[in-house]
Amino acid sequence: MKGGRGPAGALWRGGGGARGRGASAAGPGSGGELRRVVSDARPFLRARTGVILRLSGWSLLESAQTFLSGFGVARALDHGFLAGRPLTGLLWLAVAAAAVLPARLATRGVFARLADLVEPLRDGLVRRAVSRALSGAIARPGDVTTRSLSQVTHQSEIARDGWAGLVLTLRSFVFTAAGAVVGLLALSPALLLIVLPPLFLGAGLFLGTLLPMAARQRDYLTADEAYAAHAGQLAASVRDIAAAGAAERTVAESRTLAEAQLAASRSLARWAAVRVLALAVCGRFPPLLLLLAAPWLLRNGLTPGALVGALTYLTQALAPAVQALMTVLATVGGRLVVVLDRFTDAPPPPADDPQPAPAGHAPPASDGGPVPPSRAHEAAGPPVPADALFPPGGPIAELRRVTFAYGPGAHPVLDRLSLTIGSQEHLAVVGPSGSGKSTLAALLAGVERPTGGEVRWRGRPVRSDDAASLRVLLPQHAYVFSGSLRDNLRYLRPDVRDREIAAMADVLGLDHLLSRLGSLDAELDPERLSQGERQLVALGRAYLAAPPLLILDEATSRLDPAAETRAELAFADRSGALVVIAHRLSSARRAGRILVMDGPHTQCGTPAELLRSCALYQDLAGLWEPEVREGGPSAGVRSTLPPSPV
Ligand SMILES: Nc1ncnc2c1ncn2[C@@H]1O[C@H](COP(=O)(O)OP(=O)(O)OP(=O)(O)O)[C@@H](O)[C@H]1O
Repeated sequence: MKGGRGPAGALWRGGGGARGRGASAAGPGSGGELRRVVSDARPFLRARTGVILRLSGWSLLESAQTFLSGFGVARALDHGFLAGRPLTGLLWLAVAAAAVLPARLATRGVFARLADLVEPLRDGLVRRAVSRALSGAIARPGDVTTRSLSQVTHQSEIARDGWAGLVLTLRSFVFTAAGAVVGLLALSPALLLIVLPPLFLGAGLFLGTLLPMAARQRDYLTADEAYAAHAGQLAASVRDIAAAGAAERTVAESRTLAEAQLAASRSLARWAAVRVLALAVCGRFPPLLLLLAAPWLLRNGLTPGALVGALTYLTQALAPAVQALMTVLATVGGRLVVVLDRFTDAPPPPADDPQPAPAGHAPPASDGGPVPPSRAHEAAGPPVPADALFPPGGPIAELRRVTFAYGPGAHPVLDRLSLTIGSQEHLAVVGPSGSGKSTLAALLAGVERPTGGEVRWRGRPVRSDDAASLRVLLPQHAYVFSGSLRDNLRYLRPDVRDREIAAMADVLGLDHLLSRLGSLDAELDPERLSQGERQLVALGRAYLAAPPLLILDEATSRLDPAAETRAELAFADRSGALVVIAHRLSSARRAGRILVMDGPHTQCGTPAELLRSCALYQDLAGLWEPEVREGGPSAGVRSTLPPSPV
């Protein structure tokens, strides 16, 4: 099974192999990670029983120290100071203090053994990361991710350190608790009746928080990653968002993501509060209860020395051990589980393995799901019928003495340009590179605001709210996302029927791509489409959306001349205005009117008028004509004519 996990324990041995997620591998936030990691750890630990026994042997010395710390104090009081024998008292205190020395020795022994338990884990993780990186490199050349590098270096170190910390603390807790319990038992079994209930209650409460906290931690990380990804896309796509008039929708999406993050962090905080309570019950309640029960205990035969000895166990040994354990489990433990689980994540699939659309690239739901900003310029939800918003008739768009410069001191790209585009007009815009064609397209689409003058849509000043329903601007670089061909085509109009898609494919020339892919359900891998095919998909999407104003900014530049002609004729035939930034004479000639741009100087007219009166158009036509006639490889190359005076 592609994308599976290694066999149980393979991670800890560093093996590969395959294992389905199975019942224990519940999704994120369900505690599945913890269960997976624990079940993977079992065979690793079983194989190291000898090491664990040796560790335990050394740790017994720590139990002895704990035992003597309380017992020595009790004896010092009862048999020494309170009995009028201070020397005996001092002797017992010296015994309790001397117990520290073998415990220090034990620490050295523990650290020496610890390596036998920790290094194999690290070696296994590194082996696994390297083998995954290599198999990933074979499946997807050039896609050996930084994640592999991070796993080999940083993450395996985190896992090793975390695992070492966990082993040390857990071991210390177990043997300290054992020493304290034996000590309490030796002083008076009644003490256990007071001490054990809150200990068990607190421990139970703490264990009860482990799975929900792991789930909340995962929720929080997921929400955080989603917001970070969203913010990153926004930063890179402000212009596209403005193009789509999607600012409000984008703000709403940001707010939703931020609220999800807030809810996740609140939920995490609530569980953290439960954990603090567990810690208090476990560590603070036993001494408190002991003091409250002291009169009753003393009346029933407990000696004062035993009471102080018991308090020593609780405050000097148990409470710090509980605190350390819970802190380590809450911090290092959580991180360890997350890191180990990342090592068991599915390796990157081979290139021919179709992927489900990632969340951010999912096709939109009809209720207006998240819009990847990179395609936000193409739309913002299904278009509302234009007539519902605007009175019919009249020009669809109008530039009134529009001036535009890219900065306060910059030379204006457009200088007091006036232009009216009829609601059924087909206008071509031509001009040398840098003459301002794309700038004009952006102004017409409401992506850029004029520095001077005004742009109007249907007789009203441009409002970003109207953008989604009025116009589609298709740039040269077509956006196609991972998902089915149908979802890609329906993006601007989710309610579109297959019948309409078939008709569109027929007129626009998308049928070849459709038959190559097999069906509308075929998954598109954007990287496996040619630039021309991507443009066809984007054109099909725009055709189905049928906006009242369609602006093609070299959106057919990667089609061959025949395909371009077919697409443009199909668009010209449909109802609505069409503005084409043309890069071929044939494309310009099809338009009813042509706007020739030469920086701030522009001239507008029919093709015939311009051939007579516009020197730049004559130049362009003269340059393009042989290319069209020859139909050679240069036929589709756009003009790079220097500007010439009109
Ligand atoms: N974001 C920008 N910031 C500053 N200057 C810009 C920006 N975009 C375009 N320009 C400048 O504005 C002028 C017009 O650019 P524009 O892209 O509109 O021309 P164009 O006719 O579409 O060119 P091409 O045919 O090469 O796409 C150019 O001089 C360009 O360098």
